[in-house]
Amino acid sequence: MESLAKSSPGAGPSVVRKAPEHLNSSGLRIEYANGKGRGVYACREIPAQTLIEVSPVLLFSAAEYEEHGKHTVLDHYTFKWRDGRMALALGLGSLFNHSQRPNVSYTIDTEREAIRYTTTRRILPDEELCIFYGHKLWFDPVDAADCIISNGAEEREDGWGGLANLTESDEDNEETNGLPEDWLFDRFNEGKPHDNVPEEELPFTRLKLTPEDVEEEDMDSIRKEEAWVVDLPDPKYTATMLKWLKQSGFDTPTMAHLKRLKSALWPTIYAPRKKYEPEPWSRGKVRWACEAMKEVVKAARAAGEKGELPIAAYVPVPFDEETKVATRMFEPISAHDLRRSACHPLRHCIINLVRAVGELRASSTHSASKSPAPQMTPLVDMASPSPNPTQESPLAVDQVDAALSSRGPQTPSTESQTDAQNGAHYLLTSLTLFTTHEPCIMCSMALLHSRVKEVFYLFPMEKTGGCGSVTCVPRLEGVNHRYAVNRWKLGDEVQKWKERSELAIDEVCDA
Ligand SMILES: C[S@@+](CC[C@H](N)C(=O)[O-])C[C@H]1O[C@@H](n2cnc3c(N)ncnc32)[C@H](O)[C@@H]1O
Repeated sequence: MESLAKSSPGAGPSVVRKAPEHLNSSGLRIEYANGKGRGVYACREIPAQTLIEVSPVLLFSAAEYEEHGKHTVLDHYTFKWRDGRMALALGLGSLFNHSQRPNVSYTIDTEREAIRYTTTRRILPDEELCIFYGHKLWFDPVDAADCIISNGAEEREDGWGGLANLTESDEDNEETNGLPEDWLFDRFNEGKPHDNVPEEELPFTRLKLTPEDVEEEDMDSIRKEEAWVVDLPDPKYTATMLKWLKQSGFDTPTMAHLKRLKSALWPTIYAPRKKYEPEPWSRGKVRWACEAMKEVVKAARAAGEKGELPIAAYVPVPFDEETKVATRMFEPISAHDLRRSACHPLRHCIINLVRAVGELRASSTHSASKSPAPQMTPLVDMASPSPNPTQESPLAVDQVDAALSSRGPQTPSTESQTDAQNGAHYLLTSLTLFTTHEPCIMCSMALLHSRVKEVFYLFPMEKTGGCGSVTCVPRLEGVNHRYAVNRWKLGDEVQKWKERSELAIDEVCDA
C-alpha cells in the first residue's frame, strides 16, 4: 500500500518519495497526505473507540532540550510533557496530522511514558487518521475532510515545509489544546490514592442541597442514626451477627463501623459525619469518578454513532468494597437515550438506566437467595442488552423487555421481600450515577424516586435541567429523598470540545 509523493520540501522539488512501510496490526499505514507530508491512514474499516496505537515517548530534560533539541528538526515533533520535560512520540505517534475535526483522540499515560491513540468514530478504509493539535498552529492547516483520498495514482502536492514548533503551545493551551478529555478526566492519575483531595481541587462542584430554611444550629448538629444494641454472650458470635445483618439487608454502608468494631479494642469511638457535611474524597475515589465519566462519554458517543441522541448514563461498581457488597453491584451498567429508535418520548437514558438497574438488582437478589455467595450481575448496556454479545444493532424497547424477562420467572424470596421492605435493594439505593447531560426535570424526579445516592453530570442544560439549572429537584421543599448533585468543572474550551466530541444536543432538548 505504498504511495508516492512529489515535491517534498525536505527532499527537493523533483524527488519522488516512497512512503515508508509500516507493520501494524491495527490496520494502519503511512502515506503521503495531501499538503501535509506523511500521515497515518486506515487500511481497513476500524470501529469507533478502537485503540489503534500506543506510542512510547522519548523524554528530554528541559535543559537538554533548550540546549540541543530545540535547534534541530526534533523541534517540529516534540511537545511539553506534564512535568515540564519535552516528549517525542515514537512509533506512529509523531505522524498523525492535525484536523479541526479529528477522528482520533489521545491520552497521555505518564506512568508508562506513552501516548494512547483511540478512534473517536468509525473509520472507513483509506481514511486519514488525524488528531487535534490545538488552536495555535504554526502552519496553514489542510483539513483531512477537505483532502481527496487517493490511491497515490496521481501526483500529490506535499506541504512539507511548514514545520514549526509544537512546543510553542503554551501552558494554557496545553490544558485544552486537543487534550480536553485528558484534562477533564486524567489529571488525577498521579499521587497517592489514599490522600484526600482538597475541595477546591476536586474535578466537580457539589451543588448545595441544604434547604435555605435549615438553621445554622442544625448544620452543626450530629447526624443521628437509629441504633440497635445486640448483647453478644461471647465474642465468637460476632461473625454470626454480621452474617445475619447481611442476610437481613441491614448491612448498608452506614453500618460499616460494625465491622471495624469486630476487631477493635473497646471502647471504640464512632463519629458519623455531621449532617450536611460533605464527604471527603480521596485521590483514588476521584480517579474512580473520572473513569466513570470517561465511560459515560464513550457510551454517549456510541449512541450518537448509532443515530440516537448522544446522551448516556452509567452506574459504576461502587468505589468502596462495603457498598459494592451491600448493593450487590459487581458489574457496571449503562444506558443511553432511545427516543429516536424507540419512537418513544419517555425513553430518556436515565429512565432506561433506572429501570435496568432495578431489574438487575432484583434479579441478583433472587439469585442471591439461591446461593449465599454474592452473584455477579451481568453488564447490561441498554444499547445492546441482548444476552447474545455478538448482536450489533441496538435492541428495540420490546427486545429490551424480552431480554430482561428472559431471565426467567422470579418468585420473590423471603430475603428479597425483606430487602424490598427495608429499601436496602430498592432501585439505586446507595449507588452513584454519572451522566453526560444534566437530567431533565422528569429524570431528576425519577432519580429521586430511585433513591440514588449521588449524581454527577458533565454538561449543564440551562434551559431544561432539573439538577441545578431550571430547578433543582432534590432541593425542593417537601421531597422525601435528597441525592447529592455534582457538576463537572468545565473550562471555557469545553463548548468547542463538546461539539468536536459529538455530544452536543439542542439546548432545549430534555436530557
Ligand atoms: C507531527 S508532524 C506530523 C507528521 C508530518 N506530516 C510528517 O510527515 O512528518 C507535524 C507537521 O505535519 C504537518 N501537518 C500536520 N497536520 C497538517 C495539516 N492539517 N495541514 C498541513 N500540514 C499539516 C505540518 O507541517 C506539521 O509541522
